[in-house]
Amino acid sequence: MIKRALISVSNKTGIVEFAKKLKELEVEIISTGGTARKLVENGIEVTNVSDITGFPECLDGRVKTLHPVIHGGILAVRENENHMKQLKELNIEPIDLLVINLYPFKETILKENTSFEEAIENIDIGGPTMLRAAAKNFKDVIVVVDPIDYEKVINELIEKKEVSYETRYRLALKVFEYTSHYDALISNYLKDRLDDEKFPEILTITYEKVQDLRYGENSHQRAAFYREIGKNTGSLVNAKQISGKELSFNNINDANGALELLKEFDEPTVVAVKHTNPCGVGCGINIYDAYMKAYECDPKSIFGGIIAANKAIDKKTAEEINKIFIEIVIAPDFDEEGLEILKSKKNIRILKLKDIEKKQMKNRVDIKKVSGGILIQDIDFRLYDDLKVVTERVPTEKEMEDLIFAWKVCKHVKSNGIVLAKDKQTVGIGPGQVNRIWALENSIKQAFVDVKGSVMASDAFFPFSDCVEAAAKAGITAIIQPGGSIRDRESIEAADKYGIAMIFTGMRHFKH
Ligand SMILES: NC(=O)c1ncn([C@@H]2O[C@H](COP(=O)(O)O)[C@@H](O)[C@H]2O)c1NC=O
Repeated sequence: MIKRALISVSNKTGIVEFAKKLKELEVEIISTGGTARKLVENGIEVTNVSDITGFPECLDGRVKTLHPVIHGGILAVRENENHMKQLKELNIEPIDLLVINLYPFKETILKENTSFEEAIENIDIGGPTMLRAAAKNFKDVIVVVDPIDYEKVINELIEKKEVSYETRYRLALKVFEYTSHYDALISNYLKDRLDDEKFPEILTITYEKVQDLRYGENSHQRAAFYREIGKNTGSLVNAKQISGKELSFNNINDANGALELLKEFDEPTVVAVKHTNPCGVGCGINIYDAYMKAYECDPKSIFGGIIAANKAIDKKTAEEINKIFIEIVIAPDFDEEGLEILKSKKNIRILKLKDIEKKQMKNRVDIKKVSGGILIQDIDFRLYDDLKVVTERVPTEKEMEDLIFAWKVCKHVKSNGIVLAKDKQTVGIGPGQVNRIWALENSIKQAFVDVKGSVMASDAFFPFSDCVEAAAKAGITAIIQPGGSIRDRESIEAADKYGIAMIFTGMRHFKH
């Protein structure tokens, strides 16, 4: 049975009840300033840590438990006769249970207007030092870092008079997860204040679990969803689910794709996504108009897809959406009747995301997992370098509007990607082909809306003039593409031959 416990907690949830139970088991409790006061106020007898160290807590709490009497009591290996002999000689009593949680660094940096000094002061030093010591010596010391574990520990102590090896092991593991998470938050906070530290020699990233998922991309793959630490403005992790089944792995991935594209637009816009590719996008005078444009682009593929809207969904739009099977609808709001209509279908997942239009924070990066490592890059924030007309004919104002619209959509289509658009509606989308001409042919062949008179965006330059030739044949009147091929001249000449207006953006948008 354990004899002595040291309790020093910032989050005091459940600590009084836990300490009371320890007292019933005749455990002596040592504690630090604020924790000791809380326990004493609740009638629990404690020994102040300064009475053990013979040293006052000092430097505004920067030094409280950092003392050999404490660390010796935690780190001594009980089976090691020499260690135990030294404890006796040095008049150090073993500590058998350590209950610590740390200064609230995360909560501090997430608060509005936290000063740098305040953040630094909330870096816990004594806590992690003790936690790590106890976790290293987990065979002899039980270490509890998470209030969730109080119940399990006390139950084992009551039932078995001991805490099992397995529980000690898991508690120790949790400590190292917590302390490394804590340190990663600190290093990321410091790194974010510098502009040149985005790709450091050692990359420490840390996430917190949002939820376990039923399965991954396929039903035989296990999966979970983790969130970044931060405000995550405009991100799916902040969306409130109003109705429908739990989100799946693919739902989250696809919805994320829909949101990223939606953020390119300010006017009423609806994006329909299937398997992370847009299958219909529309900008309209209102959200109904925008939805109809997105829907009519491809009434086939939208089935079972995801719809993201940047303005509230009204009754009329909800009625249209309900005519087909949709997995998810995400919007900043829903009017009362619109919501009731959507909710009448049990399976549809309805998500409300207040700050849906807000783009990600400047410092964030894009990460891709590859076997044996990760690739990390800036997020593709920008749209184009400059717009340069390269043909004899200059695009009309309307063509220009549609070219920019198509370009924005194309940025979010898997490469090789082609987008055809007319009247701020996608007319045909050709995603993810292994060559550019197939992407164009697919976008033309599968179009439900008349391609004639539409404009075309290509995510990367044309290696040959074949795409311009095919575009002319289909009645496409203007093209937007990055330019930069050694055969640009051929494409420009072909465009001039057919009276097509073409602009170069100087920036490509591969998406793999
Ligand atoms: N400096 C130390 O020696 C020290 N020892 C323990 N702490 C922390 O002090 C906090 C508890 O303080 P209090 O009991 O005064 O409310 C805990 O989060 C604990 O992790 C310390 N504080 C920070 O470093």
